[in-house]
Amino acid sequence: MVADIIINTTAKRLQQTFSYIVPDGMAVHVGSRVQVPFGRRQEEGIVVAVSERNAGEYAYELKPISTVLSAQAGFQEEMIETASWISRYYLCNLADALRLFMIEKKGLEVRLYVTVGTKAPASAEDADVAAYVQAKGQVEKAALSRKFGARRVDDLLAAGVLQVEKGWKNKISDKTEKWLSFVRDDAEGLLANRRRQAALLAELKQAGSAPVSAFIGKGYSADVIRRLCGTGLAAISERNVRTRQLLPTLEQSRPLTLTDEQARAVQAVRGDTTGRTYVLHGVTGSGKTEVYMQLAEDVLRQGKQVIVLVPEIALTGQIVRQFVRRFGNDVVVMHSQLSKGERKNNWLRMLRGESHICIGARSAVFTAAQHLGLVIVDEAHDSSYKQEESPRYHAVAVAQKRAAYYCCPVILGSATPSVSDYYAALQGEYTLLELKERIHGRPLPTVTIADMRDELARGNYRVVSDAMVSLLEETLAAGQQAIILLNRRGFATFVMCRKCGYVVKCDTCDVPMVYHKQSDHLQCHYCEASKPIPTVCPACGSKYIKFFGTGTEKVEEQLGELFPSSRVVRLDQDTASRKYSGEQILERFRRHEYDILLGTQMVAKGHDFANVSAVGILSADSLLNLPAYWAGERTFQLLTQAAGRAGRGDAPGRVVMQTYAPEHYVIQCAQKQDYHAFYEQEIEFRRALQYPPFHRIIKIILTDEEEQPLWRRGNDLAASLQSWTRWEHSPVEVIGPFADIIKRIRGKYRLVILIKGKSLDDIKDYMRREPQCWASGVVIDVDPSF
Ligand SMILES: Nc1ncnc2c1ncn2[C@@H]1O[C@H](COP(=O)(O)OP(=O)(O)OP(=O)(O)O)[C@@H](O)[C@H]1O
Ligand SMILES: [Zn+2]
Ligand SMILES: [Zn+2]
Repeated sequence: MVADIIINTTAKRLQQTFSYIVPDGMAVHVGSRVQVPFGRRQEEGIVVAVSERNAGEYAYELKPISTVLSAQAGFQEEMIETASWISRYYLCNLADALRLFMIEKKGLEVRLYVTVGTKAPASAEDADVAAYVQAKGQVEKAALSRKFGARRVDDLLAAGVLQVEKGWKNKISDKTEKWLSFVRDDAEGLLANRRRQAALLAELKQAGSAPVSAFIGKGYSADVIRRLCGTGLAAISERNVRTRQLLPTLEQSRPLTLTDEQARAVQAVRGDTTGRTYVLHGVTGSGKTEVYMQLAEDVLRQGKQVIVLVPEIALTGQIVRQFVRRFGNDVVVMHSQLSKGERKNNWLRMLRGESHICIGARSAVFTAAQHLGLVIVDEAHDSSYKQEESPRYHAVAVAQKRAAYYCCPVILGSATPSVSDYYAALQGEYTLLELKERIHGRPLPTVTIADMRDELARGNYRVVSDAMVSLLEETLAAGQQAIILLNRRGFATFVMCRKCGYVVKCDTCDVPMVYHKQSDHLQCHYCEASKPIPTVCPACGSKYIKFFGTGTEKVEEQLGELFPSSRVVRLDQDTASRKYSGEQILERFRRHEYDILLGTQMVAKGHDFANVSAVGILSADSLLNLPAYWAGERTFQLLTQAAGRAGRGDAPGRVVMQTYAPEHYVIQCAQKQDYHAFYEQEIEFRRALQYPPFHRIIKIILTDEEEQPLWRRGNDLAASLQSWTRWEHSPVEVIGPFADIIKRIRGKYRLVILIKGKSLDDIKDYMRREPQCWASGVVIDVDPSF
């Protein structure tokens, strides 16, 4: 037998498959992780194909696989297929794509091993070390240095008393543990005078089998256990390590009686075996979670598994709690706070089918489920589903690929579906399901627009409009809570000299630095570098340094002045990482320890606080003015999501939206929370300008510390792509290179080349072969979220 393997490395030149002989009796299958000789080294490989071919059929001599590193690797054919698709579609290495599925990315590590050398030790102490090594045969150099001191070991190596050799350590060997099992009763009276062994056998009979460690823990000695096994009444075997349930037990919830709309949605998806994608468009508070859970329940009954994806910041939110309450031990939650062991534990539970629902942020799409029956993507429009480092995959696209293999449905739930998803649904490519009503017929909040130009004309220079002040006054007086959204953290968003116009920028990024009052420093929001505030202008020496713009810190201060008796809490990247975690802040707000929750978009998404009746949006157009085709879509989503936090309990919700562009269709549609009206306008704009979903985009980013060579590289690459399109008469457009919106980040200049077209498959094939695309300092982003 011959196995084709991919070397598990990021080295770009090793991306093809290599063939190896499978030695007789070695259990190797597709997905096994193996150790193979490679040149003069050993490397880790992943088996991607096994065939009955003979080594003799090859034109060159094949080497045999050295060992199997892990048989539990959990790779299935489907995963290899999905990974190859990822590497083709997103133009990344196959090994990188395969690694997405791995819980332990690197299986083989180079270690240094020490053995005794040819020279005799010179002192008694040296002889001790040599004897120690001799007794063990070989010792890892790091371990020996810990025991005897690095200096000693190095000296002995230099003297030839010891010698060192490179070796390879398996990091992913399948961990096993010893189990004790009951075999038969003591009918012959073998244990007549052996009380401890008899007691152990009695206990073992009850349990059937249990880890040896459990009995040691109960006070049975290793000797007693060994003797009992010697009688043949019990036996020891090696088993794979057990997994644990890591979740707290919460009070169990029962399925609710569905509303007609919910029931229709469930009915439409139930029993789908075509691998279709459904867009579940449900207004905020319409009960999408209950639809997800009842569909999941069906799938569990068939013994299949479910992936539930949630945006990164919703991981601690209630959707996760609701699933845990409904399905208990059948759920594993993958979040970033888990230790490596805990991640492995949860991964194994899904692999072995001990749990059936895997909830997590985007990377949970790579769970080792074996029998996928459903994929749910909550808030499917959220930008966190796109990975912003290589491999730059979109979790929804990956979910669809996996679901297609298992012929199971994918549900994209959202109150504001992405324009592309909604378009696909209207085209019949996906199926559209709508929940138009809030649960219990609760009304959507009423939204008032505050035109900030009028405020200024009236002499209100505060960040907060009069309309918002009244709304907050009434809300607080009624004992209710409010959420206020401002998409910028810090105090002042830039610092400028009033005399010459100099703006303080980050030394290594081409962006203004933001003033943070609490730390009394300027901070760069791209690289987190900080600087003291200049007392005189670095450019002209004047003293007229002024702070401009508004961040969350400043609003916190103004709210404190306006409502001195109210309790305000701020949630943004600064506070979420300090004092309490973001989760704690939200939990305390839920318990009404605060009246006003103020923050960046972290406050806008997914929360279900019954006592929140007011929402204030301070700068509805902050995203709208970005020079990007998605600016309108992101703004509409954020505004609708934020507004949707109001009035989820008994009190009706009210929202004030502050803007300088009240006539803009995005603001108008967000005011009415009219997704359809927004979609109609947005899709026409996309069609007219040939943006997604009509055209696809690949963004190539080139970076370099020096500007001149960067432009040269950019021009060369663009020319190469352009000559391909001319040669092929391809309608694909190559635009650029041009300087990125932010010219420089972390000391590196940035150029962008855009590729636009209806189908980009052919140009991708070309890019795969074009070495300039694979040079260092080149990033390829397919379907960029910008
Ligand atoms: N059939 C039902 N009967 C009674 N209550 C329900 C029903 N379905 C959902 N609910 C309740 O309605 C509330 C809103 O539901 P949920 O949070 O799922 O809304 P959503 O559609 O996800 O909203 P958002 O998009 O704003 O997150 C929840 O408190 C939920 O328990
Ligand atoms: Zn100046
Ligand atoms: Zn910076």
